[in-house]
Amino acid sequence: MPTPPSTAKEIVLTETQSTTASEINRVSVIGAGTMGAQIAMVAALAGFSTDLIDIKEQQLEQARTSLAKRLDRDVQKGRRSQDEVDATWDRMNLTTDRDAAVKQSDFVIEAAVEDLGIKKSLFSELDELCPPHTILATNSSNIVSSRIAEATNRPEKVCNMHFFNPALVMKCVEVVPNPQTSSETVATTTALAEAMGKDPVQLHKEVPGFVANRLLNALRKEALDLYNKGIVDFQDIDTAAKTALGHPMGPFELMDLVGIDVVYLIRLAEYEQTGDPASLPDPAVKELYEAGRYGRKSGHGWYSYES
Ligand SMILES: NC(=O)c1ccc[n+]([C@@H]2O[C@H](COP(=O)([O-])OP(=O)(O)OC[C@H]3O[C@@H](n4cnc5c(N)ncnc54)[C@H](O)[C@@H]3O)[C@@H](O)[C@H]2O)c1
Repeated sequence: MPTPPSTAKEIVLTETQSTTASEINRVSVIGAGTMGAQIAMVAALAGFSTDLIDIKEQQLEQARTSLAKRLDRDVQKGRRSQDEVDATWDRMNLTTDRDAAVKQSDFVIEAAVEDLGIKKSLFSELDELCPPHTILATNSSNIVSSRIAEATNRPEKVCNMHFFNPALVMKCVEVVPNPQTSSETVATTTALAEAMGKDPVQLHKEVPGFVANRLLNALRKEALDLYNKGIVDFQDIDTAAKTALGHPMGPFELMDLVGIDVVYLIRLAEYEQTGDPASLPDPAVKELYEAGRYGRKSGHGWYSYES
């Protein structure tokens, strides 16, 4: 097998102070929504002192309730001991006092709302507040970290650390350096993901959509093309994906699960970044979106979920 070319030189070595995973004691997660709550729990379960930070107290309470439900179920099913769960909660600090928390943090994972302006001002404030060695990672699916790193004075310590939903279950974490990210930051972020029990995928350079979502988009694009050309019903495409390719669900079932609104808005955001008409949402998806058929959450998408 040919030896793949080395890409290490593409990672700029500008870091002066570095942190290894073994030196990480405290992880702070910003945003206690769908992703942040579970990412924080993954960190706490792995033994890290963990802050889960949100601007809304109510969001933290919701996160506490849903995480407690999951962990209690794990105990009932014998997957974890009550002692382990108690010790995990002891390591968790749910707070709206971001500034106090991140002052002690070795690694920050930002999982706040998907808005470039909010992320840039957050990173600029984190840069002021955090110790110099702290790595600032974003969980963003669509915003590459080079667009955020410029708001800080530590671009070499900024990268994407992309978890998948549900973060407590999905093993993949994509580690994506921007052109200024140091090799130490990549190594530490990858090691942290491993310490969290994940299987990290390390990209050598930034690309919109990273790896898994690009693969998914390629499959979805082909599936929609076959459907739009009237070659096959969408239900049969789902059947083929499951019975021939061994996928747990077909591309249309998955769109309904993720949310037609999410699928539509992600494409629109990509179009805004690329300006390429090929990035625009598929017309069939647009039609569902405009009809308010958002998938499982609205009871109707490609499929109907009304009983
Ligand atoms: N939902 C997914 O399937 C998924 C998967 C992978 C990555 N992501 C990425 O994760 C990030 C979060 O997505 P989500 O679905 O969890 O969003 P969400 O809307 O469920 O949660 C966002 C949370 O951030 C909080 N927030 C907003 N501004 C804040 C601030 N300045 N400081 C602290 N908290 C703030 C909100 O109150 C909310 O609780 C996004 O960047 C998204 O691209 C999402």
